[in-house]
Amino acid sequence: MSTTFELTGGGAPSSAEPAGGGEIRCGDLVRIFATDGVEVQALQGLTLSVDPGEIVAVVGASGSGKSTLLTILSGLDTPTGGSAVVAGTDLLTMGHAERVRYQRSTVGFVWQQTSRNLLPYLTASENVRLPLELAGALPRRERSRRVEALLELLEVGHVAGRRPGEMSGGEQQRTAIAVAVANNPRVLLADEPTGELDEATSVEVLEALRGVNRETGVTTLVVTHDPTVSEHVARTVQIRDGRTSTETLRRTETDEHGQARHVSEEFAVLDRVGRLQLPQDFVHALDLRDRVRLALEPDHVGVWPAAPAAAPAPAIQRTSEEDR
Ligand SMILES: Nc1ncnc2c1ncn2[C@@H]1O[C@H](COP(=O)(O)OP(=O)(O)OP(=O)(O)O)[C@@H](O)[C@H]1O
Repeated sequence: MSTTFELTGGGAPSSAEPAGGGEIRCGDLVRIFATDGVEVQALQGLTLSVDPGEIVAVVGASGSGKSTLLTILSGLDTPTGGSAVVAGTDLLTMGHAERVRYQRSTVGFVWQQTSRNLLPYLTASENVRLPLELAGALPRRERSRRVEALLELLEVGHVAGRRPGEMSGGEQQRTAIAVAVANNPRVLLADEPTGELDEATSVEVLEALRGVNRETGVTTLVVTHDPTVSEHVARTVQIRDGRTSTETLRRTETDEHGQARHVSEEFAVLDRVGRLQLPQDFVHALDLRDRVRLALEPDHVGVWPAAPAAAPAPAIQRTSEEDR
């Protein structure tokens, strides 16, 4: 994998409004929890844009804010500040009726705990049928056809008549994906969908999510600890301390012998006010701490440790006088 870091994002507009026409757009998203007088900043100005039809994985260490982000995007929690717009719905200003509509038809979810996704006393096909019946969207016969088609798409047609307790963990999660997309949501959110599965089954479930994304075009965001997820999606966003820090983009190239090869490249994310997080290994390699020197070069920005001995003469160095 390449270790070149490049910047994504652009400019520094003054407002927190997210740019572009993304299906998921978060700008400077903040979520502060206050418990017993102590404040925890779970999201500290997170910026994220996901295009319609894209599948993106969100990874990050425990406590970095992944679940907080997903809970906000699913409409179960409201951010403290910033902006979040999903499929045209403003999550900060939506009222109660709009929230119910949003959760019923705009977004579908798959949670880590299989017990949260499926009703234990219903069979796989009854579980998939339930959201269709609640929405009253299709005539009866078409509902049955849709249930069958979804179970086939997720390759769980063979468990149509079984209850969750009679299925494997992977079959349960694939059925849960069928339930989540039954009503054709615009966005599919999955929080650690492979968290309770072994490695081989995790691969199947991630591939199932990718298949559904490809077949239905549903914009998909998967939060995961799974370090192999970058092999299954074209874009992986890393969250650190409540902010997007790096992105890994994966593409397939054909070499001079006509052989396809996968190339992954990691980018640092520049937020709307010009902040970026240096990768931890870069910080450690140069022992960067407290303050660093910056220099604007014709085509890049240089970063040096502040100690004079280590710093070359930068082409342009801002001083506090220039800031005034
Ligand atoms: N309801 C809450 N009240 C107080 N603090 C919270 C609450 N929910 C989350 N936090 C805190 O916010 C931070 C981010 O938590 P979050 O669950 O989003 O992280 P995560 O990346 O999903 O972690 P994990 O991978 O372990 O699930 C943590 O410090 C957590 O303790």
